[in-house]
Amino acid sequence: MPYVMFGPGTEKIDGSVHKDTYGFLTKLARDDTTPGLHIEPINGSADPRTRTGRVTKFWRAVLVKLQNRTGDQPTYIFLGTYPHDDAIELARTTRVRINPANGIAELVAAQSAPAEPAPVVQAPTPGPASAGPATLRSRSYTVDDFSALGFDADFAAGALDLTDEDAVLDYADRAPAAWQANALLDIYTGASFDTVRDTYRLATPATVPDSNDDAAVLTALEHPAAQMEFALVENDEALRAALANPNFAAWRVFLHPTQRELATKAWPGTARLTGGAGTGKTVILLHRARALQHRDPRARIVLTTFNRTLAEMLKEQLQALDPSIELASDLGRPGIYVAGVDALAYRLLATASARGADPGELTAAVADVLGSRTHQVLGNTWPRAWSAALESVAELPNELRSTAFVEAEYATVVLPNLVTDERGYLKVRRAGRGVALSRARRMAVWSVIEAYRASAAADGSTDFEEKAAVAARLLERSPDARPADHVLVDEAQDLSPARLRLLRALVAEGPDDLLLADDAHQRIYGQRISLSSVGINVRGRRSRRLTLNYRTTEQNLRYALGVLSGTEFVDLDDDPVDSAGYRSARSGPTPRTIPTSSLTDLYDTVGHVLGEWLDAGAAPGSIGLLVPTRKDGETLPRALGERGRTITFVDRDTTSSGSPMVMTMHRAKGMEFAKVILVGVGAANLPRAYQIEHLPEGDRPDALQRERSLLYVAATRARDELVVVYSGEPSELLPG
Ligand SMILES: Nc1ncnc2c1ncn2[C@@H]1O[C@H](COP(=O)(O)OP(=O)(O)OP(=O)(O)O)[C@@H](O)[C@H]1O
Repeated sequence: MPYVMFGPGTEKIDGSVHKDTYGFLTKLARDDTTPGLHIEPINGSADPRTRTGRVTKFWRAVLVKLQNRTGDQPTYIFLGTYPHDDAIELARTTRVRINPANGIAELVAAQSAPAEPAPVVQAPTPGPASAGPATLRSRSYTVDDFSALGFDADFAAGALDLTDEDAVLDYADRAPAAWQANALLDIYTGASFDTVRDTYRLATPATVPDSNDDAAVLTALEHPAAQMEFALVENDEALRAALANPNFAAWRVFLHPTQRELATKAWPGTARLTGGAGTGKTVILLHRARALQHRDPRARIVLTTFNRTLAEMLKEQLQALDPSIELASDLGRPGIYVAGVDALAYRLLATASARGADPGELTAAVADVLGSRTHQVLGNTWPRAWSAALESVAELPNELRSTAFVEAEYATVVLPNLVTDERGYLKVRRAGRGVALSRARRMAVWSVIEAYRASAAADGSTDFEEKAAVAARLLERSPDARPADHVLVDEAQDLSPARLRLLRALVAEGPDDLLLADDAHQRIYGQRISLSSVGINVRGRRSRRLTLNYRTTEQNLRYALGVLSGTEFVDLDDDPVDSAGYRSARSGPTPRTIPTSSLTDLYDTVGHVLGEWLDAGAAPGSIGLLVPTRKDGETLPRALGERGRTITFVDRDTTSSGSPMVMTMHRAKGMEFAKVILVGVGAANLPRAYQIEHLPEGDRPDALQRERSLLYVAATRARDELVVVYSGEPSELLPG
């Protein structure tokens, strides 16, 4: 059977012809001699290997036919579906060649039969030095420098005098090959030629490549830089998935060489991916899960994240990425097991508690973590338990009388250090906690914890922190029972010490054991912690930082980074986090900030922006309205309903219904929308005063930083357009 490869043009196929294109390609992949396909060469074409094929009466597919060295089955590179005449013109003028400077397969446009490379257009000589914007020419780059890397000389010449990043972004759209667009942007934003050479594997081939040799072209198509725009479609399911969603097709098949490397690389031990919002961390984890399964179909792979909603999204994306992926039937079975961290803990405890299981190990693990009590741990501690415990201890000073404070103390000090009695708590190191505690205060805090534990023990219940801690202990005590060979973790910045310890314990230390993806700027839950304190050691060069944002436009990205400016962030390795170097490969409108005079005015404005977008043809389900609190989210559908706009409030138990979605900024974590309105970002609403004011003084700066991160998370959900609406004074967190 012939092979089908997607090339540039695939992602631009007109929606009306998706179905027919799918039908055409399916038939082609089975048998290219099927009657009705009309695979035909073009008279006088620049490359004798181009073909057109009949999709419908009006539409034609453009293809390049390459003969494999072994066997007689050809590979067809599919370059998109076009109206008849456009297709003929494209097939007539397109040529596939191997770039002599770097061995990458690429498409070149030619006006006539096999043309020589385009002549080098010498750019004008620079004028007198001025203090103007830094162009590539003013930084002493020449066309020859770029040509030596394999850049098209005309393209490079046109880039030398561009004066800002926006202009480079727009210009990069015209690049003759995807790697050239990306590499140009890298160089403009400061990457050295050596870095670019490394990133895109630009090495001069040992011998002059022969572009007429089909087998050589097929090899050159496997170059990681060529794979940014050419990808072999492995089966019918993959074909269907790729064509079903043009956005999806873009990343499904075309990984950046750095992403490809990180998805397939063998790591000698625990590794970390860090990077700002939208830098493709999740995409790498998904591809890595798949690559690990390809490497060993019997491997037990756990793909996990902060909560159930995000885990469901991961599962859907994984199945869309490759419908042939084997999901594991249970934790500890071969295949990919996708679940939130708390679900993993519950699963382990439920198995250990099941009738017939030896309760000895569980009893011991519970005792290690919670002191001696019943090993009944599956029930959930009631939500008001901390408040009740606080009320029961009269000697606690008022400033410590906060559920958030004792919960944090419990999660970051007591549970990870396996403190089970007052003596232990009086001695334990409270590294990283904002509030210092005297001995008397420690004793009072311990009384609260004791009261909390006593009531839960009587109920046979635990909270989620405790479940994670007990499950981790269970595995630490029985290393042979570890249920995974590889663990991949998304949103790691939001995981508490107990949860990270559990993830560490799921898999034995060794090659490819644990890969964590995190972004310190997006920590919106929990406290700052360090990985080494929970036994996770990421050594040497096993931490990689991603800086290219695939989601948001450059304009939205700059706006979101403005939210972070002026504050210092520290990551899971206790290192300062830098937001410099983040960039986007897309350009779009500048975010709009709209002040309003009252709540009524605010609702009118939101309704108006929504109407503007919908009237311009935006898909309703691609619009997100993000609000600071659940109450705001519940109110908004009614307020907009009165203005003739239907929107749906989405929370844990409800999903979207095709209309614009309103949700809390917390709920929007990990999601993305084409257009986003941040609704109600006034001084009275964000930072949320109630999240900060009741905390002891020492814990407030961290809480304020989480509010800042929340706004950053929300602003980075927008792919194309971002609008911020508030009434009264603007939030202090908004960029100035
Ligand atoms: N190589 C690529 N080409 C095109 N799009 C890509 C590529 N890699 C990722 N994307 C897209 O960029 C968007 C962001 O990717 P992803 O969700 O993996 O980022 P992230 O770093 O996990 O983001 P966040 O931290 O905000 O959750 C997604 O829409 C994804 O499909």
